[in-house]
Amino acid sequence: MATLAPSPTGSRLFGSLFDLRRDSLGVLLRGMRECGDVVRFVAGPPGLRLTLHGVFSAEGAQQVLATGAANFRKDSKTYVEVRASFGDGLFTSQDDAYRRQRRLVQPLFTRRRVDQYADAMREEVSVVLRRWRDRTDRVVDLRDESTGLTLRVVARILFGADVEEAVGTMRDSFPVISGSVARRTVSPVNLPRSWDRGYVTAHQRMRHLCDRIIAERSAAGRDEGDDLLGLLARVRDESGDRLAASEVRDQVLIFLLAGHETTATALTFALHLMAHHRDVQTRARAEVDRVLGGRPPGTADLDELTYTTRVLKEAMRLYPPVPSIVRRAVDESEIGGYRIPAGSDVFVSPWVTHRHPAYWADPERFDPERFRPEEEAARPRYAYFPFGRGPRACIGEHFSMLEAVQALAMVLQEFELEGLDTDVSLDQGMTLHATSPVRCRLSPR
Ligand code: HEM
Repeated sequence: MATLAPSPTGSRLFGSLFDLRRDSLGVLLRGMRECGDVVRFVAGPPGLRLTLHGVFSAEGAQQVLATGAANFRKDSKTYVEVRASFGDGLFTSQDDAYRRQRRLVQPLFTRRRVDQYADAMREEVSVVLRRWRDRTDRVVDLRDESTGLTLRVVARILFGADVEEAVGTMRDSFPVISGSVARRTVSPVNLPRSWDRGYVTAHQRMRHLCDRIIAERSAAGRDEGDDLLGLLARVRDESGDRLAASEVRDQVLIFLLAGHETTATALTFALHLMAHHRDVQTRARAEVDRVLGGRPPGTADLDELTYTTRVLKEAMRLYPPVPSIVRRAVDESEIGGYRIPAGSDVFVSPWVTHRHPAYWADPERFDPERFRPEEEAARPRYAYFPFGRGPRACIGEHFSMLEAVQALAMVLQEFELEGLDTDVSLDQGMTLHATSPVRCRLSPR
């Protein structure tokens, strides 16, 4: 019988509880350095202990996300919390309900379909750049700017015209809900959600917003709209099956959740890293100028903007927007020679695996060349998985790559960036995000 995985040193009584609260990202990396590829993190006093198994090798990630996916389900404490806040849409549902939703929603995320959103994405980037041009101080916080942009893009693509209120509500509500989900996930005991007034208000505002937009749409007979909400309301499969109104609402919530802070983090750090690595910035700009010759980017240019895409991929290696992906083991299993008891929460971690010395030389160094095709081919597939992998991989990958590469190209066309903040604090809420400003100075070209 295999043994249980080792645990990092922590408080004798509370395990890694306080470390996880204070510096969860640091704790994970220290866990791998101290204990290896499978680590048993325990948090909380005896009797109330929370146990989380971290799996950090590429083979382990593959087992949890793909080959053993039937045993590692979205029943973990994290997913219970996400489900309670964001409903049972594509991100959270399982089994028949999931298969049905994926079948219905997938056609709305084909490359051809998503490419139709490129114009709207570019228009929103143009609005941001116009505002940047008008600034007298020329200093912007990339974190705020990227979050505003990606929220406007996803809201516009979902709701068409009804964007302003959606953006305001989500900007206020999302951090409160996300923070609550993240705290409750690593807490051995939780008070009822209804006791948290801030959470309840934010949650009600977010759900009311979606319900109201959907209801107003159907009342006005505007279900025909070409935005994502209109498509979701109309979509049918061959047998005539369609999403119920509550399922449409849950997808909307999930797209708002999954589709904005993730892309915002990717964009923030790609710009931040280029702002601090002027050689990379110069090379990416030269590519943009060569490929686009001063015109706006389009979907056909994506495959030509190879270096710009590598910059984005490398930014997501160092700052993966989803730093950990959690599952619950149904049956006892073995990973990397260690026993994983039935019922354990198990997570794989782009944050850790993307820095694993077995796959990445000098892992903390920013180097887009790691994503040259020959380098990518030489690495195990599961050494890099910012969008997850396996049967539950991200449906929005092309959406966010299209949005982010276009945005990067348009920024580079107009501005030189100089990074002002070297020490950026990070937090792993529901997604990885900066908790301190990420400022840069802009010089028009
Ligand atoms: C840089 C941007 C993004 C990153 C890094 C990202 C990352 C991820 C990851 C890691 C997963 C897998 C979660 C798991 O296995 O538990 C996932 C799933 C998902 N993502 Fe994304 N995502 C991004 C953008 C988007 C966008 C723009 C949308 C939609 C507009 C989206 C919608 C979804 C959905 C619906 C799922 C669940 C898919 C399924 O289970 O079938 N994501 N994403």
